[in-house]
Amino acid sequence: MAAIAFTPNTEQAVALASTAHRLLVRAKAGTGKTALLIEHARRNSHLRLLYVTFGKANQEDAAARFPQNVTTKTSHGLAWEVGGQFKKTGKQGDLFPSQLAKAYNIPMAFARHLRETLHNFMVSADSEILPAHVPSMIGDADKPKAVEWAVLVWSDLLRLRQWSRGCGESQAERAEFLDTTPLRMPHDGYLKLWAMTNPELHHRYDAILLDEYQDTNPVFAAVILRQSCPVRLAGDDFQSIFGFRGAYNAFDPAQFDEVVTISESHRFGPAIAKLATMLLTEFTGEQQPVRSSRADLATRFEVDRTQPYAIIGRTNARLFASAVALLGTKRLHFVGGVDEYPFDKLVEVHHLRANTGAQLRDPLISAFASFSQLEAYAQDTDDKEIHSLISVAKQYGDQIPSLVSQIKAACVSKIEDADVALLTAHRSKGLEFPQLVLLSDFHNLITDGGLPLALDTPELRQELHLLYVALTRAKSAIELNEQILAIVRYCETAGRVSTEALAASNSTVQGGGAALVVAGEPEGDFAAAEYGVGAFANVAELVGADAALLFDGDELESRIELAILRQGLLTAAGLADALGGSVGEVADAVATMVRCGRLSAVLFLDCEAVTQRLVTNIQLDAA
Ligand SMILES: Nc1ncnc2c1ncn2[C@@H]1O[C@H](COP(=O)(O)OP(=O)(O)OP(=O)(O)O)[C@@H](O)[C@H]1O
Repeated sequence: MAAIAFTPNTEQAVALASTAHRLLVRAKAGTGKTALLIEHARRNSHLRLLYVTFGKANQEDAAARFPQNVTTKTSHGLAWEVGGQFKKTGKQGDLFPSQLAKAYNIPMAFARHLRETLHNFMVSADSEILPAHVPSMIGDADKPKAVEWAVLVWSDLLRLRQWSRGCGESQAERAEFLDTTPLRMPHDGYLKLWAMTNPELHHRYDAILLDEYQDTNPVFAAVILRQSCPVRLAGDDFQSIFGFRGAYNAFDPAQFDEVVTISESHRFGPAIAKLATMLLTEFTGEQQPVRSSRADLATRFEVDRTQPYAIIGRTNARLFASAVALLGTKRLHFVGGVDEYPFDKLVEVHHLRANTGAQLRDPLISAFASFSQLEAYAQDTDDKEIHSLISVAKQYGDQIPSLVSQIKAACVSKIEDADVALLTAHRSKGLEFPQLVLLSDFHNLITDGGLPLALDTPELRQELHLLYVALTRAKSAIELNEQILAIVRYCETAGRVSTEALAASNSTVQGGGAALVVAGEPEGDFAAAEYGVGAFANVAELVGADAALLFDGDELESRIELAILRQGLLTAAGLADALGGSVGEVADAVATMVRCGRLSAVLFLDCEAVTQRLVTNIQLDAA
């Protein structure tokens, strides 16, 4: 990738000039944290630098952008020297409660607590398993017993290494253990083990650059702070989204010699900056606004689908539905690689449900003898991923294996070659896209009663962060989702945002007079009282758009596309029910969309009303 022309602004110049041994750069989205670290590396080309970031996609992106003197890694990549030892014996992978239940013949509920205890230990900076790692669901009196169990499992996990044997264990015993155990060393397990070797990165690198510091867990934070070489950290407290992995910003500003704040985003124009500020102010009381350096950049609230664009969803299930809807019309790219998305698992869930007798390979799914057992497990554990796989399996039924194959076939390996990039909000961190569609499967932060939720749990705060991260990935065009539109509507009625200020922020239309449109497409009836034309007109007003453009010519087609994307509706009757209008009218529109390449015909194979129309047309064409 070509080097970025980088002219630091005043705040960035302060960070670049800092000679602090430990520097913390706190900055909002798009303010140039990564660009700053790249520039620092460029200016110090004589130094061997280590750049650590969160997630493989970010690391790969960085590898192409940083100069030669920089080694780019994720924390798990650094720990792979240990993780690889488990891989060699085929024993590296996810560790599910079902595996613990099977390995130790213990009830699933206890296996779940045991897994959580181990997880809490692995991500902590502690060197032994303690009662504090046991979840609060287990009473204090029982915690020592739970610790004993976790110690036993941890020692068995260590035996999974190629060369490691348990105390007094013979070669034959070890071989039998490896053959029969369902245990796997999870990613956080080998990271922990690596951290326990006290890695001395300062011997290999002259300085360390750590991006996305807000997603660092205590175990890795301790590794970084132990190094004697200079360290530069950059991040955004509001982009902490990996709390479920135990990564709740483990750094304290007091541990740093200098803290620099950067406030101006270069990624997007003032309208997105205002929306991002609104999210943070309303739900966290944050005082510092997100500012944009791009006063000239007017945001388009409509995506031009003839040009490449990205789709960010909260859940894999909705991304699957989106990909299905695009089959036959677009080249797709799943950011991070399609195999990183649980589509093979979905096929296995389908086989289990349909009882096809297919050999199941997934370590979790294959542990269940029947679909009802899997459903009971999802219920017991409240495992959201399994819940969503189950619901997608039910919705798409026998079509699943074929749809997954078609999605894979429609995928291109390079994002540059794709028409549409699909990714989850979690994977979107650190990335940016000229055009972006946000799916409406994020957590609703406005209640049914129209009031904002109190974000009084870490999990709910992470949901806000996810929305903020997703929103701030857009550069010039974005289609907002229902969740953000609901917040805008609330803020406007509560008088929290100044209509004039927001409208003014987007009024600097670029040369050529680009249209400013709030897409604002709701699910269901566009004119339904639930949303109301008035409310949308206000949203449009807020960002200086022309509300009339919301109701343009191909309104029904847009609504159909959206209902397919968001609700997975694949019959004319289902669509007519959700959108209003007759089945015939909707089937006509769908057939037109198929014929002009906007939708794939395979989606509607089960819908007689649509196929009839298509067949009639094919016959007429042939005649
Ligand atoms: N001083 C600058 N002048 C012009 N463009 C800049 C400047 N600093 C950063 N940029 C550009 O702004 C965009 C955002 O930068 P970058 O990705 O480094 O931000 P970030 O703070 O790491 O974002 P996030 O935390 O949201 O992922 C990039 O396209 C980058 O090239």
